[in-house]
Amino acid sequence: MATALEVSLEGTDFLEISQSDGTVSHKTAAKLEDILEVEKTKCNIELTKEILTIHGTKKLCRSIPVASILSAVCRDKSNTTSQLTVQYIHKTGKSNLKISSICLKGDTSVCNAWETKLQEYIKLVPHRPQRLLIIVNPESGKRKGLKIYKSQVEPIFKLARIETEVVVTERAGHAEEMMSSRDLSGIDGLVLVGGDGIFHEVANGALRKIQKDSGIDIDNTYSSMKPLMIPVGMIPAGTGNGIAKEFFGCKDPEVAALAIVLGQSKPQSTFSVHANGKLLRYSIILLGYGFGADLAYEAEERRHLGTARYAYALTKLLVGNKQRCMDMEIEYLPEESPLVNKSESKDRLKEDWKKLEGRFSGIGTFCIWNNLNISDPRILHNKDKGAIVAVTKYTSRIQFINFLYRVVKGQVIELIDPDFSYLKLLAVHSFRVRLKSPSDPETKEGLLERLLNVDGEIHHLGATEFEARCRPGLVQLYHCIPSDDKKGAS
Ligand SMILES: Nc1ncnc2c1ncn2[C@@H]1O[C@H](COP(=O)(O)OP(=O)(O)OP(=O)(O)O)[C@@H](O)[C@H]1O
Repeated sequence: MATALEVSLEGTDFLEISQSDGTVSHKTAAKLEDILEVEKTKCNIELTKEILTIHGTKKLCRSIPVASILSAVCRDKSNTTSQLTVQYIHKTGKSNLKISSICLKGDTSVCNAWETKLQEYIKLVPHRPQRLLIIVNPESGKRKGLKIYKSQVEPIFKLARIETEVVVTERAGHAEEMMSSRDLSGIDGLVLVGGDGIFHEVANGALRKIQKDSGIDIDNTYSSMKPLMIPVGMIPAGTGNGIAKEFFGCKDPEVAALAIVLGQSKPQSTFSVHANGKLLRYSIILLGYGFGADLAYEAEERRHLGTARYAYALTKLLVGNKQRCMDMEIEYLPEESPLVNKSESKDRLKEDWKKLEGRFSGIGTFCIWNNLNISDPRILHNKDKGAIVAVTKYTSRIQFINFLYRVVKGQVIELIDPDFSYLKLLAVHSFRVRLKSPSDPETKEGLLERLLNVDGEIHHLGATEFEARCRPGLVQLYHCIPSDDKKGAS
């Protein structure tokens, strides 16, 4: 039976190394120490604000970072003894997060005190969300968004004692409208249950509101824009789920929920897309002009086919039609150029812009990388600060299908491979596209020349030229902790 020791909070010396001058200083930290039973073996248990340590037999010994503890709850309470169950999150394999638990048995008063202290320390973990706004798209993917949230996500947030406000969208555009007026103060993070489309809507609504509130001229490509200050987490319930795959390494809603509880986030490159002197959209996933827009247009025309519409559109474009090419002028500011800011003049920047001219079948950006595994790391120095633009010249259908297949499968694309000589990849901050001889807007060709695929949705440019400017870190997303994390529970 566990001893009914008084909970002892004692001052303990810890070594702390000062970052600035390298000198070693001492700091006193509170440590809770007790003897409790783990699997019928008495163990010495210690708790600091950072770590829960169990000293016992080799099998029972472990250190659990407080940051990874999901919950600490006293159960089976009697007058004398109880069981404190500590559930913690840990990594298994490359990207999976799992819940494990450990039961500590002891005197009821001792267990109660440990529960209180653990909950207190969990609340002190930096970045861990305490209040989340959840937006569910009930229509995404197989229309299981709400069910996924209720059965797989909500229980995890409840265990983590996260306060939630849930909004279920009622129609397309609802999430964007709501975010364009919603005050986000007091909210630690946004959680979206659905696919890439709902993410695109929320980001557009929220980013426009932030710029408006700060008096920023969003239509001016030279304006510095303000970032969304709280992270966004994507619970995969859509069709493609590109964002969830990129940030959690999988499409598992539970893994996504656990990663959100841990609270780690990283910035994501975002483009502001301008046409006709106006901000058209913010693009967070991809942009497609030419082939990419044709694909989205053909798919949209067959929305009733559900997810099969993309396969239909691709087949129609690759088999049925002659590959469409356009005479384009492309100007771009390479990723290694100094970032543009307000104080720089347009003339000074002109020197850094580079130009490409020719007949191209399309131009597209890749901000989300999980589908593109480019072997040459020099292509983009810093994933968080720029994006890749792919320009495609006319090529044979077989070669083009080979390229698309590799992108979809995330296979390596060797730029020196002669098979990809028709493809030019540029790491950019900004780019401009202009059609040299536009077709009559009343013809189908003319219509397609005025369309842009922004994050999978089709948008009318109202022109045959546009500019896209990369905005590093405008949004940040919850993601899984890196796999080499040394602090994981051992
Ligand atoms: N309640 C609703 N009813 C109908 N449409 C909605 C509703 N809420 C959102 N939408 C629209 O559904 C579109 C698609 O949503 P979402 O991206 O979440 O799912 P998906 O298309 O299945 O997934 P993915 O984009 O990952 O392929 C969004 O563009 C959004 O405008």
